[in-house]
Amino acid sequence: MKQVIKIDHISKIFSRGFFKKQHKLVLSDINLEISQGDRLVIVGESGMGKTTLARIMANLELPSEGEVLWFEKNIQKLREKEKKLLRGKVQYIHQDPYASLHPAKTIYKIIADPLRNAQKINRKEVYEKTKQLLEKVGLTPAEYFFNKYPHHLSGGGRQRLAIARALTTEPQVIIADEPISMIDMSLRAAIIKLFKDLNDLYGIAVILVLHDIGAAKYFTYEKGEIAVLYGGKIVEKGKGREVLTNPVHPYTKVLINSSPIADPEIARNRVVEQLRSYEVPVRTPESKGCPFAHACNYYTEKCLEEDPQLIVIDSSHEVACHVFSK
Ligand SMILES: Nc1ncnc2c1ncn2[C@@H]1O[C@H](COP(=O)(O)OP(=O)(O)OP(=O)(O)O)[C@@H](O)[C@H]1O
Repeated sequence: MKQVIKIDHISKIFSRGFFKKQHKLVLSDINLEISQGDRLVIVGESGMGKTTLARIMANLELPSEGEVLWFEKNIQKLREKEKKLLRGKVQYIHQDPYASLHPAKTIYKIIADPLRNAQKINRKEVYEKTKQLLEKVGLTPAEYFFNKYPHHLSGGGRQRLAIARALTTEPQVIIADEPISMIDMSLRAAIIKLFKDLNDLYGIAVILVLHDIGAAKYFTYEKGEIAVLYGGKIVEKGKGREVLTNPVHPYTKVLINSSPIADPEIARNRVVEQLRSYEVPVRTPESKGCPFAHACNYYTEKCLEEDPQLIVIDSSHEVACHVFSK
């Protein structure tokens, strides 16, 4: 399948403080490849660098090192005209759909305006396409919503609208940052299902940033990959089903075992490993060793000294751990 996004040895350093002399390493040597029709979940807890990575993929943030390729072209080296042509092909959906939707525009205008900008179509076609897009995302019957405003919708409805707006440019890739974190529990599965449908029915590559393991599982169990982020590094990567049923990295295991379980009987009998620390590591470009070493119960001297690289342990499974990736 055709490659749509490639992240090649990306690192990101944020500088702050007096004369910007304090450097924080937020992402470290990340490599990812997404092809047409792929599904990918970037999972990890708060502060691990998920949003920064998603924004770099969407060209909303520049990496400090490394290259971002869209459709096999280095986006930093593209001319403005070429960039403009590709921009609509990669769509980014924000965590908070309400903040990204114009509150004073009707739902019709929110979809029709970008449609008019993206495609050279007449008024009747704009009307028809607006209707189709709203129906595609489950806002049906579309005409019922035309004259309403974003505040008339539930959180789930607003996220559907944000997705419909992203579809106006006929994207080949959608990157959504925590698309369900601001939505009621009962509506979350339906939004993930919508992303699955966009992937299955229209071949759109979908990259979701999630901290909810249950949602990550639902999205990638039959198809798709998971990249587990800890301290700005990918510590485990592979097919969703494989990583979630046979996790190898101690952080992935803790992440999976700490996720809520609906069945109280299973939840009561579950043993959740306690970490040595729950602090999010602050890394600098000078930091040594594995970012997880300060929290890990299995760390060795080597873990404090050397940063482990991702090692292929199975055909579709990679782990960065000195102790367990053998
Ligand atoms: N513009 C910025 N300037 C300085 N530090 C930043 C900036 N953006 C993010 N950071 C820091 O980078 C680290 C990773 O942030 P990021 O938002 O990417 O993580 P995350 O995994 O998405 O977490 P969350 O789910 O809480 O958003 C955090 O420590 C954050 O404070």
